[in-house]
Amino acid sequence: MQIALVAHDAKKEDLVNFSIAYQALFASHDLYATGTTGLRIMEATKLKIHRYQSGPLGGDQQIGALIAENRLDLLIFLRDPLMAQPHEPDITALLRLCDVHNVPVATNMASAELLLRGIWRGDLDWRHSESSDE
Ligand SMILES: O=C(CO)COP(=O)(O)O
Repeated sequence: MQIALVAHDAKKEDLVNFSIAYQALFASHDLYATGTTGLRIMEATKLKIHRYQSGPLGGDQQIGALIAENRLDLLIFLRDPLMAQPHEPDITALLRLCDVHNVPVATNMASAELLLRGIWRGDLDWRHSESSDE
């Protein structure tokens, strides 16, 4: 599976801890992240992550491009629900693309955990059977 990890500053520690907890599972998938999120996770784990630009510099749009090209199976995007972001339009666009292309997306830890358990159980294998004809 191709999995993208993104977190706003207030949620980065949560995502780092989450990545530590699920490192064994993440290790068998292809990981992508926005710049600072990816750096923080790589510093705290042994995971290899393809890092894009930082979110405010276009990273959300780069992850969105993966979705538009059917190259992403899951997005974990821990947003800060209490702080406005300068690149809010990019964030909205990224989440919109998940809906356009039916890509599972988690915006909080509880749903991220459910989706990851789903991957572990094979619940998201349907994505691979669908991806071949796009
Ligand atoms: O801003 C972000 C997502 O909207 C995340 O970007 P960074 O991972 O570079 O902090």
